[in-house]
Amino acid sequence: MSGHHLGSALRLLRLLWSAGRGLTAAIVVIRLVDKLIPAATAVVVALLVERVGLLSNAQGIGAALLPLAAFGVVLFVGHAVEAGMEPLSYLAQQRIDGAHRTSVLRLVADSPTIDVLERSETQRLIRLAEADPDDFSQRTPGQAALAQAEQLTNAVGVAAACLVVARFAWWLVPLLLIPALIRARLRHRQRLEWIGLWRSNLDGLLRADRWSDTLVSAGVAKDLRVFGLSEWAVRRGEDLHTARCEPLFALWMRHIRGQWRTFLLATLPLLVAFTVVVASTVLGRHSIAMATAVLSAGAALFAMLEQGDNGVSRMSGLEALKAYDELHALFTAASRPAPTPPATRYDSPPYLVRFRQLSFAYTGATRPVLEGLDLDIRPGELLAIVGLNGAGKSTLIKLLAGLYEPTGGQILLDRGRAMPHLGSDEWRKRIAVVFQDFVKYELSAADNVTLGRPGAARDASVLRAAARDAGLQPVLDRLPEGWRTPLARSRTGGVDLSGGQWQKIVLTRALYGVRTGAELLVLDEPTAHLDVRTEFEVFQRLMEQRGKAAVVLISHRLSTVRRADRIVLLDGGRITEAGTHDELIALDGTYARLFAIQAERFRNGSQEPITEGEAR
Ligand SMILES: Nc1ncnc2c1ncn2[C@@H]1O[C@H](COP(=O)(O)OP(=O)(O)OP(=O)(O)O)[C@@H](O)[C@H]1O
Repeated sequence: MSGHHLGSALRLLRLLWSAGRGLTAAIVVIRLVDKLIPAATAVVVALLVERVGLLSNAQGIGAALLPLAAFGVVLFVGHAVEAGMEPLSYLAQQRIDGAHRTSVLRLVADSPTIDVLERSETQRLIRLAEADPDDFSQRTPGQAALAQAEQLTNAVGVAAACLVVARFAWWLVPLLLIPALIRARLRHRQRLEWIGLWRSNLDGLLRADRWSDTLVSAGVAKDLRVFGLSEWAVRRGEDLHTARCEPLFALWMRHIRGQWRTFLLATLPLLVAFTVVVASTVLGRHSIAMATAVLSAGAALFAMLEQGDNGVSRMSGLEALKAYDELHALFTAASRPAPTPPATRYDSPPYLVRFRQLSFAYTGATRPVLEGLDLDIRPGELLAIVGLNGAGKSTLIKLLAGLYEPTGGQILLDRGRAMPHLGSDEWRKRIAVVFQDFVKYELSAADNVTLGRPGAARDASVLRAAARDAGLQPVLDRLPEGWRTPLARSRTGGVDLSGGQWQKIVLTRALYGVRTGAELLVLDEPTAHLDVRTEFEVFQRLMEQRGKAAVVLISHRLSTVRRADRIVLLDGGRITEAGTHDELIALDGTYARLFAIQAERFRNGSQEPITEGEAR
């Protein structure tokens, strides 16, 4: 066994050990006994045959009672270990796989930033590490650990069967063992080939599955019908499915045609061995008892070396563990906190957050989104950030929430005082964020709001106040179970909300955060789905109820942002204009042009977004 194989075997055995010492010991003992049963059966059957051969009429059956009883004990023990094997193995596998899956989840969830998570390599490793038990080609680490134990105990069983055979003639051992090993190897290779082909086809498989899911999803049902795409979509799903299955079927047929090799490897040596044993017994060189023992031990040897799925289980389970190791290395490298900037004294007005010469580029992107951006967020102010589509407004918010590390420059907190790392739990408790693509949790209305403050005790009066401020009360009044109503039709008693109603839920979530201590409220397009009147009311209440919290607001509706204390224009990766609405209009720059175009469009009832060409 090479060092690599030995290391892998030890790792899997350690994993089994982690399922519990008592459980591991029980599994190993049970499997050992199970593997010794064929050799034991061969021996007791031989004893029985021998005793029966010596019996005369006068002795009666009484003389055969002892070997009969021994045979009965072996049968009973065989049956008992078989009954215990499955539940104990299942328990160990569940413990190992449960702990493994929790580690994968924790690794991914604990990562403060999301850039590593967005890489396709990370997603591939997560899929491998999760070892989906429904995927034909994947085995879990628990399955691999049990397969390792099986292989180990198997070796003991094979050795015992060899000992019985060697009692007849030593050369029968290699005669049976070598072809049995070659046959096992061949079968293992065929399995790997099959799995390799399945995996190389994984993209097709995923595409076919996604296609089937899409076809039956409620969201796509509208388009399929309206555009008359149903027949085309079904046929495409069918084609993908056929394309995926055909190569697998061809390989299967090739393996079936090659079966003669494994058949000969199993039958020829056994036939030779059996002929020799029978001939030698007929010639009186050995007893019938000995012949019986050798014949049954020889057949058991072949059965034990047919490893079944063990080899694949070990290989695939180890892949899952290796993927976990690689993920661990990726996330550990990414979560190393950037050095805290030294405390600095500034003569500028107080700030809560300062972006200093901030630059950021997404991994793999050729151009930075932000480049040398300077901006302060002052305590208690209402700061509006405006800019064209793709200017980088949401990116700036994600950096503020610590979801990405800046690629250049600094983000200073609290006037440069040493602060917890941006993105740490401590920082996240101080901000409440509503993202443009917020998550609609399939939970109750109350849970959807209080998720804004995980871990904090739920306060009904704060919940009510936040709902009032966000204008949620009319929505709640129409929910069958009020706050307790699940917000998903797929759940019993659940309802679907409209885009605008969801936006109010999420606004309530943010305001709940502010009422329970957040000092900075960040709203990325919070009112895009609301009609103009509701937007005005929500905004008004937001301004009145935000208390001492600073608000950063991103909105394309310049009529909404005009009431902000300060408006900044993000263009070309940096802030190009800053001031109050009146100051920016007086400046007569890009903001003034955007505002004029939007006012004109509003008068004409148009919702068209403003393009870069129009703004220049
Ligand atoms: N996760 C990501 N990976 C790579 N590029 C991204 C990612 N998210 C955004 N981008 C790119 O970064 C640029 C800025 O996007 P961002 O969403 O920050 O703009 P925005 O100003 O918020 O736009 P909008 O007004 O349309 O919401 C865009 O070119 C976008 O394609």
